[in-house]
Amino acid sequence: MKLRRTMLYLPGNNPNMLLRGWLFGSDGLILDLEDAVAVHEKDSARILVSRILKEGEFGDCDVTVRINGVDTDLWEKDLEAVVPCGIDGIRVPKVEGPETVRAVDEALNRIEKEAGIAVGTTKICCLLETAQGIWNAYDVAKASPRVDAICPGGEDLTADLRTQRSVEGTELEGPRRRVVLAARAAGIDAFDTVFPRINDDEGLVKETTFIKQLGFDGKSVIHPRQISVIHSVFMPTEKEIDRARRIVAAAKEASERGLGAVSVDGRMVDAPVVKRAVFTLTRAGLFEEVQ
Ligand SMILES: CC(C)(COP(=O)(O)OP(=O)(O)OC[C@H]1O[C@@H](n2cnc3c(N)ncnc32)[C@H](O)[C@@H]1OP(=O)(O)O)[C@@H](O)C(=O)NCCC(=O)NCCSC(=O)C[C@@](O)(CC(=O)O)C(=O)O
Ligand SMILES: [Mg+2]
Repeated sequence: MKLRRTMLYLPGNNPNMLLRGWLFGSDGLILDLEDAVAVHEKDSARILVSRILKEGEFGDCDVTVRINGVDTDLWEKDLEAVVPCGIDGIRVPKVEGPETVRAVDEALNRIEKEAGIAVGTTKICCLLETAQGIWNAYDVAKASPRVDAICPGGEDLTADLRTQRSVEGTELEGPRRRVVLAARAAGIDAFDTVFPRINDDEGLVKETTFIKQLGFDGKSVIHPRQISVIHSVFMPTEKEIDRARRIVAAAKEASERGLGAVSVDGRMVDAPVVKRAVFTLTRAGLFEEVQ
């Protein structure tokens, strides 16, 4: 029952951001060892991130680490340094197919065993950043029970598709739809890619409204100022909450009285309507009302 609307990237070579990242109110943090870190800083960033995982503060945030890709000689060293620190999950970049997930899964099994952590604890979030990765989205999502989310990586993906990121996001529409569909079919979460224009709040609201409508659970962010903007888009309105409460109450009463169909505001309330109402209350953080 934990919301994952925003995941803030913290460059793994920046002690200030790594130490203070949890203070900005995002639902999750991604300590990044991949593209935010220059090649000559990979080893020092790994040491820094592992140290901060052991000694830093993260509040209630979901804590994940983006490791380097499996096509490098860095990813296993990354896992060995961060998994024993007890993180919620890892984010694997540029996943192209299920075999990548299986390789990471095997390494995690070994590292968790050696560290005395229950096997399967560390979840995997897969970044799909190539045409091939997007094509294989469902197989990736089902490749291991550890996979709890998939996300398109818009920056790398547009390069692979030989296009540019546009303000309208036309080039990402198909991949985004495929990722949500694959995630829902596999029963896991779908997160959207970062919005790169950090001072364009209007554009961020527009993009977040669109991806929320597609069915995404949340979005990765690169700057603290993007967090509250996204949360406000994901927060249901008072009117939506009020209606959801009345639907859930009507459904409960109907079930207690042994009735099948009921109506609220002149509209039939059936199972999918109740399901959507429960989801609205969940998104509003009213978890106790949906127990
Ligand atoms: C953009 C900029 C340099 C601007 O910095 P500036 O310092 O100019 O900003 P200011 O406005 O001056 O900051 C005001 C105060 O906030 C603090 N502050 C800023 N950002 C903070 C932050 N992130 N965490 C904590 N604190 C932060 C800052 O330290 C300062 O604190 P203080 O000095 O104390 O006042 C900075 O934000 C930044 O580095 N962002 C992260 C970049 C990054 O990780 N990229 C890789 C991940 S994406 C990717 O790889 C795409 C993908 O792979 C996958 C996908 O889509 O998922 C794909 O292919 O699509
Ligand atoms: Mg990328």
